[in-house]
Amino acid sequence: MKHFEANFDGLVGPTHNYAGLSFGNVASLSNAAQAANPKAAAKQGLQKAKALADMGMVQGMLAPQERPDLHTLRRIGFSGTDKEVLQKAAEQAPAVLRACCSASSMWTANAATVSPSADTHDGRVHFTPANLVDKLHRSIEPQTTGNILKAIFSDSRYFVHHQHLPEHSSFGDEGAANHTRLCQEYGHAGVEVFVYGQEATNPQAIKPKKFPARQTLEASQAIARLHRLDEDNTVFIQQNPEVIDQGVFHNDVIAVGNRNVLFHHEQAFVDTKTKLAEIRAKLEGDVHFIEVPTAKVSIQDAVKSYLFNTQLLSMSDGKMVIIAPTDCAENPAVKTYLDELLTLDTPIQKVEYFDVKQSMQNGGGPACLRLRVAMNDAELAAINQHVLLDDSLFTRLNAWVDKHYRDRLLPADLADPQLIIESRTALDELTQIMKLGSVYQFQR
Ligand SMILES: NCCC[C@H](NC(=O)CCC(=O)O)C(=O)O
Repeated sequence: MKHFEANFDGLVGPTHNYAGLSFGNVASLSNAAQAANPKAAAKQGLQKAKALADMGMVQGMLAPQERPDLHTLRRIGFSGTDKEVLQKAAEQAPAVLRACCSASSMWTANAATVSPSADTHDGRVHFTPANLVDKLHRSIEPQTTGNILKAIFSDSRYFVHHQHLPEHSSFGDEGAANHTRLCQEYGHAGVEVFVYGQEATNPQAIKPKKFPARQTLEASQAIARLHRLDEDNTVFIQQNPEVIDQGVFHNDVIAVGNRNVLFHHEQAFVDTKTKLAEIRAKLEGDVHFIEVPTAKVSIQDAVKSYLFNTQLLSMSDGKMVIIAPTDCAENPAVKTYLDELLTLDTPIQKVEYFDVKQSMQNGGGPACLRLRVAMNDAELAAINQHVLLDDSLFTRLNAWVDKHYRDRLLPADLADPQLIIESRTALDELTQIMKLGSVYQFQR
């Protein structure tokens, strides 16, 4: 039986725009109100995903969500035809309308937390969609995320789907962006590392002062229980509140792991020494902690370049490659660091740069765009095969984007009722291409 890590990238939706919705996310705020290019955004994402498929990785795509989200607007009292709902919301609650139009489901690292069958008690792969309660525009994602995941991982012999956690700040959950699985081999039981921003029910516990800590310890513990993980294969680490206050709104902006490698910034965690020792003790065998010192890469450079929001992938020869945004090559300190890293004796032997700037300008790098699912052959054979990216799906999706997407979108355009029609037409066609059934409310 072969074991590997599959990546499921979020296809950027037709309403991709810069609305400045994410307080605490530096890029989102600083690019607010700029013109976005949804067509280019979708194509940049597809290019990256296809390059990984061409490298021999198992690569799938996850469908975007239905936006504008008219159902949420109706739920809060806007009524009439779709066009009337949109226009009333634009007049009376423009900020809510912007939240209901975000294409933020493209960052599938926040879609769910996934525990592979090698780690769980019942030997099945467990999924819990993230409730994303910290941000209005993201809190409306989990239901449809669950529908899409169930439409792909539908075989209950292999896959278990949990409901998202209670929708309260005590259980703030941002999914796999705060979860890293380390292991010796993908098919061996690993150590699941949960990184949280605050302990919500303990008023004495330290937390950031300026920006929100989106993930709570309570949420991470609940996921570990639901996924039936053991104490000896879980580690809970607090993220350094000082770096959250400098724009590190998810752990995947400051650390990334793959197999027995954890690549992280010196300032990423609280109690680093003890916690890394705990990982070492629980994960038997070789472990590489590659710690990047502040003297070489400042927090500011890490946040700007997304050095840690990279994908760390194992190639067929066992060596690892970093999939980085081109922003890393453009940042002198980071480029110097990466060039030096390749000369060191670590498993990381290669860096590949990709232009994902449309996503980066909203604070989403290569790692944000993908949800990892470690699987085996039998599990892969049991999923919906129509989401797996090969030459044919790549060609079809590019043609689909060309046909339906705009190349310029401003927050002011979100009140255009034509966008509802364009978006629904596109998504309806997409569910046929990917054979997802009726995952959207407008199809039900
Ligand atoms: N993992 C990366 C997530 C990025 C995402 N950005 C946004 O939602 C920005 C949307 C906007 O401002 O239009 C977030 O902050 O959750």
